[in-house]
Amino acid sequence: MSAARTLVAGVDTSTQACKVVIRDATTGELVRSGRAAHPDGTAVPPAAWEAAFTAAAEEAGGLDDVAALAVGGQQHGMVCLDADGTVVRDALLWNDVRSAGAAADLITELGGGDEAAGRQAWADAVGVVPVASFTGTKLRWLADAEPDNADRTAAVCLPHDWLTWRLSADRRLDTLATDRGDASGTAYWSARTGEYRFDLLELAMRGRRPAVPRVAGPAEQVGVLAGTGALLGPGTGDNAAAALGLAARPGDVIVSIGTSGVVSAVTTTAVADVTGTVAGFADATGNHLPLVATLNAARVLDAAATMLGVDHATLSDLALSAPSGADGLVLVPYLEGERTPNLPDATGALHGLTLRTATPAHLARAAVEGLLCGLADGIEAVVAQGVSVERVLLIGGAARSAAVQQLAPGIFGRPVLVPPPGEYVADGAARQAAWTLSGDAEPPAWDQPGLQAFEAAPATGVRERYAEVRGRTDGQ
Ligand SMILES: Nc1ncnc2c1ncn2[C@@H]1O[C@H](COP(=O)(O)OP(=O)(O)O)[C@@H](O)[C@H]1O
Ligand SMILES: O=C(CO)[C@@H](O)[C@H](O)COP(=O)(O)O
Repeated sequence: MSAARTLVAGVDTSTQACKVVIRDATTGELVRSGRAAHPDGTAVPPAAWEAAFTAAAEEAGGLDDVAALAVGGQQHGMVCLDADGTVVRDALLWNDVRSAGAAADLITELGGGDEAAGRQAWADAVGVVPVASFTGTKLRWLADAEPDNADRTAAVCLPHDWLTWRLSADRRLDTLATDRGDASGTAYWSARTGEYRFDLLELAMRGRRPAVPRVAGPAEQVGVLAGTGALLGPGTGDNAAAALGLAARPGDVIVSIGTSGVVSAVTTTAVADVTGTVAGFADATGNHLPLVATLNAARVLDAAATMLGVDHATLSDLALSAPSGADGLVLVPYLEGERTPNLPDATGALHGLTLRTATPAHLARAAVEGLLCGLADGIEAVVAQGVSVERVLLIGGAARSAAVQQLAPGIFGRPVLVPPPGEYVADGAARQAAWTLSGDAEPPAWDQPGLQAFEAAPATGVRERYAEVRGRTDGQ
């Protein structure tokens, strides 16, 4: 009879769903998994995340035999708690743009009335320049639009911090914990210094100073799971978790096409981009994770499929049947406003419609190319920060699209490696849980999935035409 193996659980509380994986702590082998949907919308009651977690964990066969658990999650969301730990209002998610004006105000205020000086001051202070996504700008919106709720806010935390805390046996407010990866997306914690900037938190909250989670070390235990006593790892933001799940190393650029489109890279030094294009985030291992994020990614293909009345497989076939550049039809995919470039009020645009291009195939091609052109800009922005690119890894729900896989190398101008479809955020959280359990200096050396390589000739002129149309419409 073989000895029972030790299991760990990893959770991805992402924008659209909660995913739970249960893996062998030693080998990383996938043992069980589950998933449950989150509600739509950019303001969500956190209780819905807990309910989805419970359903996903149940689908994964429960957690009774799990020795450690960690949570990766959508970044930046503002979760406000009162002194009793009750949620004050629906959480505002990373893709909620109502705080765009607050972001602009915070930049100017820190610059003493000068926008350029403000950008520099924010980049120097916390490695990011405020946009609507970041938690700090949402807090300023709260202070101005809902001052009573701001007054009631005794503590503020992020989606993964909150879910970890709710799962913990000890739910006193002072046990709230986060990690470097997610703290770096608040705009009031610096990845360079490893410290909170309470002055910036107070600036955002107009003088109020709610409690914030303790920033735990990469594999530090932050509590135990209520009911079972399993160890709780610190968790992290979803992008840092994906990097951990893929065992990304310096030289790797990860392109994730989920609800958000993300280009990120593991580096050993902090990045501070005064243009705000690249956010100077931290990773989940003690390194850094410079990152470009767009608001419009997988849902661009969802929307194109809806417009054409087809499923994703047909959308992909249609896109691959059209010529490169779609005969000049360009889709600027700012369907939810946009964060990079910072155009929170933008809408999408379709340019170049003619009798020749008014076909389902051309529209499908334009949707895939528009999505990929925005990500190609992100890769260039990361490279401009001095990041060297040895491998480009493509993950996220829309990385399952054959058209995305085949067209990305031509538009990125680089070969692309695609791991098998999987839940790399949840996997990274599971790997962190195993690391917390082992207490070792390094995360466990789990086998990495095989990578499928895609190459293509450069898609001549496609990015140039996209840039021309984007510049002409600005998506407005
Ligand atoms: N084969 C496919 N082609 C294109 N898009 C897909 C495909 N499969 C899933 N998606 C899309 O991927 C998205 C979910 O991706 P995921 O990475 O899980 O997102 P998130 O982590 O933001 O919740 C959904 O919008 C879904 O429609
Ligand atoms: O805002 C960012 C990164 O800065 C997003 O990447 C969110 O973290 C949401 O991720 P997904 O749910 O799309 O994976």
